[in-house]
Amino acid sequence: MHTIQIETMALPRRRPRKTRLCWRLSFTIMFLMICVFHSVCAYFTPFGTKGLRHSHTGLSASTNGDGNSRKSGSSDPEAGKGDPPRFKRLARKMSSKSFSFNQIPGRKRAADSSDSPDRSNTARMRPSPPSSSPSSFHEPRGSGPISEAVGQHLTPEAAAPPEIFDVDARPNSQKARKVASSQSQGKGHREEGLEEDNGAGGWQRPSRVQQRREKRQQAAMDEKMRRVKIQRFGKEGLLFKDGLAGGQAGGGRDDALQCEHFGACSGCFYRSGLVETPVMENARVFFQRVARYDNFSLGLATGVHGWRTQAKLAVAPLSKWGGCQLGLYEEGSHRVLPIPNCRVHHPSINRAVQVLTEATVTMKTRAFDPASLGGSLRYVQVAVERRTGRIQLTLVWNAPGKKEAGGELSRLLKALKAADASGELWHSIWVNFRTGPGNTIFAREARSWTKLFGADFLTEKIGPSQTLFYLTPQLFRQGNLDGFEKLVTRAQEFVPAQSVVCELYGGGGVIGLNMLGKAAALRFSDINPYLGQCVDKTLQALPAKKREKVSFIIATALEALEAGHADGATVLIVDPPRKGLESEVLAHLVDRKDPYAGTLRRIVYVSCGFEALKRDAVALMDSGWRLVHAEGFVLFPGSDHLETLAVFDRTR
Ligand SMILES: C[S@@+](CC[C@H](N)C(=O)[O-])C[C@H]1O[C@@H](n2cnc3c(N)ncnc32)[C@H](O)[C@@H]1O
Repeated sequence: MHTIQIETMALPRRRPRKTRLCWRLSFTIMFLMICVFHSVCAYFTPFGTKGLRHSHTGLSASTNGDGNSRKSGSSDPEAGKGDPPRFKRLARKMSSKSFSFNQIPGRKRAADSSDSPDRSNTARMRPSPPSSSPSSFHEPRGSGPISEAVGQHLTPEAAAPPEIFDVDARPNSQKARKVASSQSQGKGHREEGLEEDNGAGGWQRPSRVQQRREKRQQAAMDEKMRRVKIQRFGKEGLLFKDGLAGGQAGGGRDDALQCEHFGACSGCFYRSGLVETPVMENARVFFQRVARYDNFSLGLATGVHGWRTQAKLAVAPLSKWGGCQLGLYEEGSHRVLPIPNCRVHHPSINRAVQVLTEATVTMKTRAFDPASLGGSLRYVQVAVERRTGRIQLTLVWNAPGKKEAGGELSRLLKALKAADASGELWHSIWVNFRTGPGNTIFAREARSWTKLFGADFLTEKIGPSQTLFYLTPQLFRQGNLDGFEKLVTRAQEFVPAQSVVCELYGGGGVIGLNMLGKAAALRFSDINPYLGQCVDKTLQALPAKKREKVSFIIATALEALEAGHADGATVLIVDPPRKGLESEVLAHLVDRKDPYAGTLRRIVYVSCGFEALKRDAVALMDSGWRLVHAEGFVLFPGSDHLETLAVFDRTR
């Protein structure tokens, strides 16, 4: 009876068999369509999360990586190059349901979102954030892969920083290392926290067929990215490219600046007529009419492209979820304009900036915010070692010290190292801890400098004598070293043989030490306290015969003068900062009977600030010094800047 009743009651609710089949069929078709749509989107999104993971730097965006690439591991040859296996495995582990990660309060959501392959796909499929976000983060002109990736594909959940990614900060880091090493021997995958990857509760080694398929998919993806990059940036990647607007306007002339950033970037003002800028015209008029020197000439010291071997760059947020963009302030504003294809930069600088930018995106490094004084990365200094093309990188970090900088800094460092597995890019990486408001780039205290990795000194052979100089990032370094060498070579001609030379504002001795072939003795000085160890190394590398001629002190120019450094000297070399000679120093020089500067017969004045040179030259010429040589060196083509060599002889 019961059975009959139930059947009778159920019968009216049951739909006809045909309808049920229809429903099932429609559901299956819909499901298949969704799957196809997902894979098509994932495939045709070149700079999506997968794109970032497998960009040529080999960085891995662990929180957003999809299941396939996790399983395939080293299927991407480039990524394999960039990511040391342990780094990659730990990245995966941190993005998985690892014990420590989920126990961090407030991080569960982020952990969850990266746990599930479905979710990471959802992240990729989400619409772009509201248009206010990218514009307020100032989308770069000719925006590259990174801006697109951040602007369109990362969601707040997906981009939330995995706070304890820092391996060394992890309580179970030793265990992680053990697991990593056992995995490298082909065992212990299960311990790695990859269980959730197959969605079935237990990790299984992918079959060979599967592995091969994933490898093929990855290769296809890489090839697609390569083609898109070439299409956008030319074969040289983000570096030099031809046929730009700048080049057309410059009429293809060798002495015309051909840079796509020209106009927006505040770095260069002149595209052509690079030796006819207002300061240069001013110099011509001054030397001819005021100084009565008819032989003044000026010219480009080097070619107009690729000469800059040191750059300091500003940092701005790329998105509110982390990542930084590096560049110069846009013309007339304080907005940072990325200049990835800057033509005056040495190619290594552009490469380093690209790698660093990508690393900040991957590791969600926050840019410093001057309004709230929050964030981390404030400025960046990039110096090239010309011989090797490697970079001495300095990160100016908004924290009192390494401890306070915490995991965010070590994560970035790891990513930078991972991106340069071959060791061809980084010479060394330094950090300068600088807190508080203000535009000063570096904190000066000794404790604010830390070398994170690499060699202590960058070495450069500079000048006609090819003296080997040892340089650390705290030192002043000429932006255009090739051009400056020309100036030094010329200056050497004005040092008479066997003269006793005093050099003030001498830096590491770039000018003075190049005079040792002619000079009987050299005393040089500079205010920078960091010079001690560099000058020591430089002097040690000199032949003993030359080394014996040299003495160096750390002192202001005035202190050095008053300590008797110019006593008995006949030649004085000065290369002051832009503001020129201090009035007290000048006062010693203009006094014929000065006890400290009375023996001087010649001043070799190297100037990087023409207005100050005019002032000092007038004061010197008014007091018995005669201008015997003046020559302009355009060291920064495109800017209204002149480096001048002026030689004065005492007449009375
Ligand atoms: C334009 S750089 C020239 C450095 C050097 N000639 C070179 O090419 O490397 C000016 C130098 O003056 C130093 N300086 C600045 N103010 C100074 C002062 N009051 N007394 C002595 N040196 C000073 C700086 O440390 C810097 O090294």
